[in-house]
Amino acid sequence: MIEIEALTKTYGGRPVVDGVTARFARGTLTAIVGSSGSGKTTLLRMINRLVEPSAGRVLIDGKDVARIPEVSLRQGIGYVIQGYGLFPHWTAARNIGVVPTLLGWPRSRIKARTQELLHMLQLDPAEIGPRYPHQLSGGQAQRIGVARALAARPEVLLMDEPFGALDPLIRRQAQRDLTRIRRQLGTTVVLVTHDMNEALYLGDAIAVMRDGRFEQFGPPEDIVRAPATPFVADLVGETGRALRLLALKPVGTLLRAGQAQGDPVDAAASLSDALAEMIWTGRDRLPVVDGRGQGLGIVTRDDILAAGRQAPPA
Ligand SMILES: Nc1ncnc2c1ncn2[C@@H]1O[C@H](COP(=O)(O)OP(=O)(O)OP(=O)(O)O)[C@@H](O)[C@H]1O
Repeated sequence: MIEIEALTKTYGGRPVVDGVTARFARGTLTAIVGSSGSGKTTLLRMINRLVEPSAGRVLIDGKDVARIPEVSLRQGIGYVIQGYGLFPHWTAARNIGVVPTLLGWPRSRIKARTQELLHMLQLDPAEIGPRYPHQLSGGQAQRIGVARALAARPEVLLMDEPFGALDPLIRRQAQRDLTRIRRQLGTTVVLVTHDMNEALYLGDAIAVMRDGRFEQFGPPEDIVRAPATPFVADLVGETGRALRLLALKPVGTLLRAGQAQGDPVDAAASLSDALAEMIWTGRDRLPVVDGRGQGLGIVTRDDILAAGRQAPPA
């Protein structure tokens, strides 16, 4: 767990992070979203001490990061930035191994870990490992950046606009990869983005930051259903709130007993996807299956519409 206590950073007498207190639960992804200059990057960098706080502190699993030696901090916290910050004269494999090398791991262990990470990120070690950054596509370079951050098996991963430079299709794929890897590894992630859609898609919790403070901090559903201030409402968007809410909830939450015709929908799919399928195929109920294709019941259009109506009108 990451605990932030009255965390403050002042530049030239002006607070850019202003007394923020919050807890990010272990194994969750917290998305910090807000406009440019609101203090997101500064807050993130105080977690790994790239920026020293002017006041307040950060605890990771109860330990004050100000007292954690730099080597342990590097091992315990991965960091991914927009543009990936790969060393241009090093191969992808050597870039991935940089922290283990600093930590003095034996060569054979670094090589094995590099291969494992390349496989996990669906890159061929023989093909991609020896390439230099300029020989990689944007999506590949982004994955190498993530592999490098994960190399020393950190408990915490900090990501600053990690998908900012990717085109929309690759970006969605990278977001899916992150969700998959996170489930696999149980890493606690804090991700900075200016894109509310990305925050809603990825976050277990969302912190909306403005002028150095958290204007609202809570689960995505609360942010969409009950924006605390006009600023949050503005970020969420005036229109389409019901559909956003449906995009956050899986089909499994509205499961009923019964029979339905036609192609089934996965219980993990979103209610908005199920509704789209109903509209497209002209059905008012769909069979629901689990990840292995076992029938679980049905989901009905009326139930989905009722769930969407829980969003207050914009
Ligand atoms: N080293 C520094 N010295 C002086 N001012 C700084 C420094 N670093 C950041 N700032 C200022 O602090 C404010 C917050 O910056 P920060 O980078 O944390 O915002 P951000 O929300 O991440 O913005 P963006 O989305 O544009 O990256 C800005 O006004 C910025 O100019």
